Amino acid sequence: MRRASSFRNLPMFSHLDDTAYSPKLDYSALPSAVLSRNEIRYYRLSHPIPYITYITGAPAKNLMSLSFVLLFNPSRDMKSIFLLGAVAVLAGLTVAHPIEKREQPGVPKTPKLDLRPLHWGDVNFLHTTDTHGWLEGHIKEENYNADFGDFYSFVRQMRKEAHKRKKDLLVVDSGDTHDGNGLSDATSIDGAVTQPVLTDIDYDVLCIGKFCNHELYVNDVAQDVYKNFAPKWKGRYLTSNVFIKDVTANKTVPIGSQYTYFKGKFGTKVLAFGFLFNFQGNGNATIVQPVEVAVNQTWFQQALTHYDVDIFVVAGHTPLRTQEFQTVFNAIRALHPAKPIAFLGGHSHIRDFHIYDGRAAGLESGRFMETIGWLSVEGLRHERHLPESATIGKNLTWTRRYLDTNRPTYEFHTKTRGNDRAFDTIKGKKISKLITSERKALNLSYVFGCVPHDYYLSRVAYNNEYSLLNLVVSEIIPKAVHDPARPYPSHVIINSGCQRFDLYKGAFTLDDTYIVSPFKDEFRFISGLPYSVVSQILSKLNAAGPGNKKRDVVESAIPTQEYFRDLAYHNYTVPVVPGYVTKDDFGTDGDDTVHSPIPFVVAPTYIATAFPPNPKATDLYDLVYLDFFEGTVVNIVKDLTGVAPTTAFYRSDGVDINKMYPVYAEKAWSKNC
Ligand SMILES: Nc1ccn([C@@H]2O[C@H](COP(=O)(O)O)[C@@H](O)[C@H]2O)c(=O)n1
Repeated sequence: MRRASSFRNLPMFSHLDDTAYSPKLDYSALPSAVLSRNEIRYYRLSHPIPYITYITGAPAKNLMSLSFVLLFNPSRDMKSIFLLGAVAVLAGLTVAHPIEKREQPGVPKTPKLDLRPLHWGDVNFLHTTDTHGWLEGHIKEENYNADFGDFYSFVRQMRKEAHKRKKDLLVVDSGDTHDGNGLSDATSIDGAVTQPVLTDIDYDVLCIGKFCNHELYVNDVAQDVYKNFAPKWKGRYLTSNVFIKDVTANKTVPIGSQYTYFKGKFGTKVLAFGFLFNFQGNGNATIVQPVEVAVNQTWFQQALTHYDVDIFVVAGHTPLRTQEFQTVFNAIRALHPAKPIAFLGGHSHIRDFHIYDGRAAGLESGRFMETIGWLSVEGLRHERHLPESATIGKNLTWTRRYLDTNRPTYEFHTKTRGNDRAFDTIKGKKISKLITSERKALNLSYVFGCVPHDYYLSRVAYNNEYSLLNLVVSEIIPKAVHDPARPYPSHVIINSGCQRFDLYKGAFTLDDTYIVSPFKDEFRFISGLPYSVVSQILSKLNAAGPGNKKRDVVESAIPTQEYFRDLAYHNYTVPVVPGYVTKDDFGTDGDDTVHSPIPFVVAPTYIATAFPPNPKATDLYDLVYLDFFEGTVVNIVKDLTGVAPTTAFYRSDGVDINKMYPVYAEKAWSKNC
């Protein structure tokens, strides 16, 4: 009795009625679990009935709790039985089924998708590349809004599916994991938050490809990868052609491992390499050995013949249609005319699939955590005991698919559709929570101002009012970078590649500064050059093309995603969201979700602020440019004037290509979004 009366005033009790268990209740009235703790508390108080329904879940479990109370309530008094039962249901099940965490708070809802199951082969690959720090997912876009916690759960569920099917599943990353998002770049050393999260994913193979490219720009970061990141992978972090000067040991060593040999869960014997394209923009503490040199090294030739292999896996921060991958393919084929080879490439930020021959194919999986690549190959299992010579000329069956990174896609392919509880894993949810708290700690949602309308990086021509590059040179640089205290006007040149993403209408956050302009390239200048010289620099830089040493020349020679987008043609029977429209060696059915194409307009490699009207040849200007391509500018000026110019920092206050955005936003954009 005493116990019963002490429960009498429970505030929730008065809301417990039949409707709480009604199957007709509108679950969509519940906020999908993107709530902060305070919001959940508020929701509990203001919407108790649907909340109770939501948390209690299956009525069968409620009945079990009530039976428990009936059995063990010593008083057998009906009122107290009812009270105890109600409290047991609420207390027990609230704890057991808290509101699920899904994606990051506030992401737009993914529209209904019309998907087809994946085709599983004997060996299957899940592939990420060029994630550039987007572990939070695309907070402002509906197609790509899953976060890395969701990806973690997806990988776990796919591994379960592989186990059920008794098929090998390999998870591979092709590098470039920061420079592109606040979560990875707002820390004192790039990747301090995001690199440890990556190690939660049980990748089978990672390569130093383009990820390394970004590491290699800065010696400190390369050292961090060598000392801290590579060792975590216990031999699976592959750097077949990338070395570092180890100062402690006083010798040059591979940053990671040059290859790895292992057996898949269902017996597939794998020999894997990881090649970076012939990158030349690295710092002086690292060495990138040209791929054509690497494949002739004794270790590589010996590895090819030493191991009993079912499939070669060549991960690479290298686009599929490059000379570098062709070189690796030729080197393997010289010794193995028929062994299966899977290439997992990256760097050019496109979705692509390429057939090298009937027994070798490759996949590239986009950029910025927009795409999870799927590659499967069938026909190897029954060949395992055959000599290689018996398989010559027998084509393997490959399939490929480019998955958009959202939960409905993940749930569809793991057969947990609409069932968050079945899909989520404890660790996945922990990662999502960590991402939320790290974003908070870094203050990434801090709003600098309100963007009046969308500005596009490549959807419109450079001179269009909706062009981001136009905004940068006509508005942001003049207002946030130009120094009015200088005796000369400025002519500022930047490489268009330093801008990386569209700028969306609405709140412009600290995170967006890194998303749109992640690099910390600084403004340098040559003081007081005549207009006759300064006016020639932009065209000379553009004539030199993208060969600013930091960008591989090969990239410009291969078809880009945008080229594929232009070619692709779809008849849409349902409304579709704009996005990737991929055409690859298998045709146009690779995109898991059908999108409408996004136009793409090529911008010049270098762009500049305008000169004032009617300039005279003798007018003096400060020639301002980014340190990223200083060497090229200095050479051009030297050619034009016959003198090696003196250069210096233009901004003494640290305003760089990233920080110019907050400065401009504070000046030009309204605070009220
Ligand atoms: N400090 C830097 C580094 C790179 N860029 C630009 O990015 C391009 C490379 O991008 P990836 O995604 O291919 O690594 C490079 O060509 C530059 O355009 C930069 O501006 N500043």
